[in-house]
Amino acid sequence: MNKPIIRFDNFSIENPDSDRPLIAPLNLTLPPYRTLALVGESGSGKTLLGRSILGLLPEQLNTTGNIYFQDKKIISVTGNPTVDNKQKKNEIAALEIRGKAVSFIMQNAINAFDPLFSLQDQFCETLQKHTALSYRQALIKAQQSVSKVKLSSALLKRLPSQLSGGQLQRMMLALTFALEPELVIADEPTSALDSLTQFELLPLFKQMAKERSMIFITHDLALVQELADDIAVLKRGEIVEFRAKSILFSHPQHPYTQYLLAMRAKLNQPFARLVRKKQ
Ligand SMILES: Nc1ncnc2c1ncn2[C@@H]1O[C@H](COP(=O)(O)OP(=O)(O)OP(=O)(O)O)[C@@H](O)[C@H]1O
Repeated sequence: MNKPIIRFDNFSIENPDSDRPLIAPLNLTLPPYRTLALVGESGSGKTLLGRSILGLLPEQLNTTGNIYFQDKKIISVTGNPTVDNKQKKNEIAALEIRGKAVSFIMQNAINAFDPLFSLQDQFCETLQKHTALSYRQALIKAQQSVSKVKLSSALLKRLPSQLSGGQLQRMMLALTFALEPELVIADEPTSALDSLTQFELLPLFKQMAKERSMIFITHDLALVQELADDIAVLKRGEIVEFRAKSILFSHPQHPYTQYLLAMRAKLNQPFARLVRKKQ
């Protein structure tokens, strides 16, 4: 049987300055090759949860419990200073999986690239860091993946600031396709883009979701409808409902899920109409 891609084992996140945990102790197992949509109101903890898998949490926050990637422990923090070395080892484990095994697509792709170097240099450097490819082989792979996202490979010669937000997000997708990670964590990757660009990127996200495991953080239930296999609903740091999409949409159990569905359905009507019209 396939190993779970991610397993949270009694994992929680706390801010020492606050008496309420930012993520309450969480036990959740994610099977591979599925897309999990993480939804919930602003501040419910979606980004923290996504970043915790990558070892990218702000330093001032404390965690307890464990996170496993394919049964390999990547986070284990007990808050006990005597386990500092163990903690360091696990941070290294998180670093090792970041990039190659797990890729992160953030909201503003401009923040993912170094403004001083051409996209070509950044693609090749990243690919060479995570694979055994030569510069030339990395360049060919970069060009192939850029054409896969329907951009001209001539754009690779440019600096990030010389591309539009939509083009840069395509570049981010191209880099992710080229790295062939096992898990993609996408944190509101389309919310900074206009509806038409969002719509144009949808097939690429669908293709990515089909090929690998994905955690998709979003407020947009129309996107969830298109992409997700499963949905976890977060409220104030707690998962109040976790179900297959078809069941959650047709029979939401928790009052908060019912509220979210009712409200978001209204807000997402324009995008949903655009998707229907094109199909
Ligand atoms: N560095 C930090 N220090 C203290 N609290 C933080 C820090 N980063 C995030 N938080 C708090 O953690 C909670 C969850 O934040 P998070 O960014 O995960 O929310 P979110 O669900 O992704 O929200 P949004 O949808 O608005 O992006 C919020 O209450 C936020 O204020």
